[in-house]
Amino acid sequence: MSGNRNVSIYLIWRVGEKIMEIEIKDLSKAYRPEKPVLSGINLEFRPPSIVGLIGPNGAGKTTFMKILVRQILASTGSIKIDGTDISKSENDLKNHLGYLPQEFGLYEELTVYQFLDYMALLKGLGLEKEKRIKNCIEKTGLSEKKNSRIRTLSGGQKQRVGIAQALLNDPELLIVDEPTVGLDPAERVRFRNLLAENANHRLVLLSTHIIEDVESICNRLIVLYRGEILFDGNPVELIKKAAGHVGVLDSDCEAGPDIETDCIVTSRLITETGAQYRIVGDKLPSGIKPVIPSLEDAYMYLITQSG
Ligand SMILES: Nc1ncnc2c1ncn2[C@@H]1O[C@H](COP(=O)(O)OP(=O)(O)OP(=O)(O)O)[C@@H](O)[C@H]1O
Repeated sequence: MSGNRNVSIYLIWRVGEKIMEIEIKDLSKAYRPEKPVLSGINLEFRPPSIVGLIGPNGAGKTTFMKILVRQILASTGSIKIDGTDISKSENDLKNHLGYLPQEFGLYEELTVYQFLDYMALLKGLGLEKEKRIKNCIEKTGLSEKKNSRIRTLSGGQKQRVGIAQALLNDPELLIVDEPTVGLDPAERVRFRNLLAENANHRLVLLSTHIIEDVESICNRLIVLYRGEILFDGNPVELIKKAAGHVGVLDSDCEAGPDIETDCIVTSRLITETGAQYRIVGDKLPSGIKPVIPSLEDAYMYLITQSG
């Protein structure tokens, strides 16, 4: 895969013998005609895969996900499932979809079990309902909390309830929108491990602006910036692009080093003699010591190069 913006989007996954294919082509969205939020979105997905969708605030990640789950409609472009337009195969999509939105309203007075029971009902789970609820409670480490009211749970535990409800129908396509926001570092690690453990055969689409989340569990990365795809590929490929464009500079000056405008300081480490600045840019300042880029450096390099 490459960063080519003009390739069609295909989401393909297998369900036993069944092959499902979703094709998204030339997708765009404008909430207001003069201000497109997404434009010319074309991608390709193949399961099993955990795909990280990253980009700054307002890049269009949530909008993209909402369009995929049919919460809102695209302005132009098409989404097809097995060659059939999504508008004609909506039920099929819903049967295969698990979704954890960014703002997920939980019924605070219900217990974890009651809430999942209610969600299972909404999802139309039949005879297998109880088994699936039990399975999801176990998978998400909520066994001890199953009879606790949701309002008594921590933020991380609530997010686990969110993932549990998304997994109820054992979906092939799992879409999670910024699930680790607001979690402390330890809970964030637990949550992303949970996601990775439950990826199995699925295609997981994870939106985040926390690079570490992507780095540790995603085998594919899509960078969205101002509604367009800047990069689509393996995280290692992105890191390669930043080679030679990251370095560290020791400075005893409190105001920091004097750097070119196309360079940015991504971090500052206090040292015994002053500070060490990590700098990313096209033309690094003289005297800088080149270092191997991290994924975060590579992401910052990509974004700065895009103005
Ligand atoms: N319902 C709406 N009506 C009008 N504009 C909207 C609406 N929803 C989102 N937008 C705008 O669309 C743009 C993209 O928003 P979106 O939420 O998709 O971005 P995002 O990448 O998910 O951002 P964040 O990381 O902050 O969640 C923003 O400029 C936002 O203000």
